[in-house]
Amino acid sequence: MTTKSTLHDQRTGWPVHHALSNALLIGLLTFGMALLGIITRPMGLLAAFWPANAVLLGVFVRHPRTARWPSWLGALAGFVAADLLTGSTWTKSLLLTAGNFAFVLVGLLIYQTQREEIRLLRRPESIVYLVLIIVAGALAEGAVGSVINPVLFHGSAEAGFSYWFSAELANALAIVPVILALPTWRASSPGRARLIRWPTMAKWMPAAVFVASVMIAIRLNDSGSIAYPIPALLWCAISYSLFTTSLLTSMYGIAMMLSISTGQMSLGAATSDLHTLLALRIAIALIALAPLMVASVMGARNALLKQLQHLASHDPLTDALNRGGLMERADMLMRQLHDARQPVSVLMLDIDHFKSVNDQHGHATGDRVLREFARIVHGMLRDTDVFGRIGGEEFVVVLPNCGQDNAWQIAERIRAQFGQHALSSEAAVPLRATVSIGIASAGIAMPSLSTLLPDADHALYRAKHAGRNCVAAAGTTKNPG
Ligand SMILES: Nc1nc2c(ncn2[C@@H]2O[C@H](COP(=O)(O)OP(=O)(O)OP(=O)(O)O)[C@@H](O)[C@H]2O)c(=O)[nH]1
Repeated sequence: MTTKSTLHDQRTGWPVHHALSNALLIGLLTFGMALLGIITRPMGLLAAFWPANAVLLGVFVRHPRTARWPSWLGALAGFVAADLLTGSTWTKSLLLTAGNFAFVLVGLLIYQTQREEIRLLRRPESIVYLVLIIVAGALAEGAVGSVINPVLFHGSAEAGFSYWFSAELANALAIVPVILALPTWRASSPGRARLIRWPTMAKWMPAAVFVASVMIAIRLNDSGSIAYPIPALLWCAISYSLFTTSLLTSMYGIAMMLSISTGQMSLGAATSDLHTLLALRIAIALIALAPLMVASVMGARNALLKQLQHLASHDPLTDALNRGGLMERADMLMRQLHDARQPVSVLMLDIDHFKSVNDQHGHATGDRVLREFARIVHGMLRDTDVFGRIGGEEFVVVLPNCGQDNAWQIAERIRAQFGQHALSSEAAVPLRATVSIGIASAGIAMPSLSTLLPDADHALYRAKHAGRNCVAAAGTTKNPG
């Protein structure tokens, strides 16, 4: 027998080849982003649009296990290669890379002290942390800029600081939130369905108005132009997810920065003047913050609403639908089945002698039996079936597109499975319980559950009288065995 040994990184536990392929990917990503920044910069100026640092920080925060020394070496190689390829000297390239690393390193060190829900922008206060962290990183980069500017460009330390600080602030606030808010791609997650489901026309409206207002701002090019897209951005923030809002905000920031740095927008001010340019960059960065704040508050509010809706419609003990939730969901389903002239069956399930379970084993064990019962039944149903608890030990299942024969088979399976299940209890002997089930079926569903429920209840009554642990339907009752 042969065994295949793989070298592992001691800190991450990942195979070494994994760390190397990550380093290569980070290197290529940094190279591409740095090249993009260099290509789009106006002649003689440091790049106004510089996505590399923000993308690197975003990826490291999102995937902390990639932020190891091989990846840092990959990033170093990416930065230097992009500079050398576009005519920089080694000295210049290494000094500029030091500034880039200062931002990523400081940002990452602070982010590593935060909880995941803060890092991934899942709480409204995340945006405050985001701003503070980006400001700290940009200050570090500005400090390096204040040293580099006199050495490389014969400018003042103050100008170096302001230029690097403001550029990083605007770039990072436009790009980092997009990466942090990116939804996780899971094959079966509802998020995936949302990603590929195209919005209706009405849902496109805020985005369309946003694009139009950015175009008008660039076209009119007057002193207030950068503020024109604010209302549309806020409309987007209350209409879309945080990710989509951060994407649109990023588009706004990049469009404004590129229009100003390429001279397409002068805003009625002398943007060649360093102070005006810096003030505009900071204004753009601050404008981008407002929609991010609103979108994150909306996200938290929607999550809370969802939680409240769940609490209002579900039984806290078994997590099955409660009476109100069941009636609402079942009536909606029955109306659809009625309109489509399709069959339906309703099961009413009641655990036998449940009072004696409580009396002999205690209320806590009774609760456990109810939870186990709900888990077993839930596991045997289809996604389209509706399951709820309507009283103490009484449950209801609505089976769409299901005639009496099928309903009988399902009820029998539930009865047999629950009867065989050894329930956990304090006693030495495993506790067993049984269930009686009544069935009511309709060839064409009636538009409301309450019309079938009395029949199912009546069938259940007959099942109880036939000795319990059995299934009864309209006109038929069978005892097991
Ligand atoms: N542990 C627990 N017991 C509950 C809960 N809700 C109701 N019960 C108990 O469920 C028992 C229901 O008893 P009965 O209605 O007499 O019915 P049964 O003993 O199951 O008898 P049959 O239905 O005729 O087989 C009562 O003792 C209630 O106190 C609950 O949430 N937890």
